[in-house]
Amino acid sequence: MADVAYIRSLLKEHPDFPKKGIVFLDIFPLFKQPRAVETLLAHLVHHLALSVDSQVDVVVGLDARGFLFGPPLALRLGAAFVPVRKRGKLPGECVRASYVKEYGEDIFEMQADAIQPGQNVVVVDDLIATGGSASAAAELVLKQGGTLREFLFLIELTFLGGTKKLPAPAYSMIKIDD
Ligand SMILES: O=P(O)(O)OC[C@H]1O[C@H](OP(=O)(O)OP(=O)(O)O)[C@H](O)[C@@H]1O
Ligand SMILES: Nc1ncnc2[nH]cnc12
Repeated sequence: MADVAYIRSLLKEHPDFPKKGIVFLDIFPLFKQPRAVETLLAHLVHHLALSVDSQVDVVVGLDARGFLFGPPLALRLGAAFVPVRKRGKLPGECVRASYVKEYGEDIFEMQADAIQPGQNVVVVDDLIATGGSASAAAELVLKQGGTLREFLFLIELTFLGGTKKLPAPAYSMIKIDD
């Protein structure tokens, strides 16, 4: 598809960042081109219209790059946006989950009243690698009684098998196979 090829052409690879052996895919070049951001948001909204048959109530975005896509996507869907943040950044009572990702480990938190039981939730992030981050976010949504409808990623590193760990269907606009 032309829009997928266009977005893919803007990604930049950085070998050995942030650690030796990791090939880091930088999404920030996309944001220099408003047309690229518009294209990917339209793509995700179109996909959701086909894949989720009910109103999305909440878009959950993961700290930090998921915050670039989550709020504009939520706005287009008429949904709430809820952040998952790395530990110690959110005030008030929080639920938390620890996780391991491609180049480290951390703890995710979500405010304890962020999601109401039964709400339809979509989780969005820029990239899925091992799936550790997205699985931890899922744990937080489920702890609050949310119904996980789908995970959305701009990029999936398929060779790391991250989507197999997830408790709901996943859609990735761009799949990187090696
Ligand atoms: O599938 P995984 O192996 O868990 O890796 C994917 C996660 O890693 C990156 O975030 P990072 O923690 O580097 O944070 P950032 O968005 O603050 O740069 C990326 O944005 C995903 O959230
Ligand atoms: N290879 C990678 N590039 C960019 N972000 C990442 N997050 C986890 N792995 C990544």
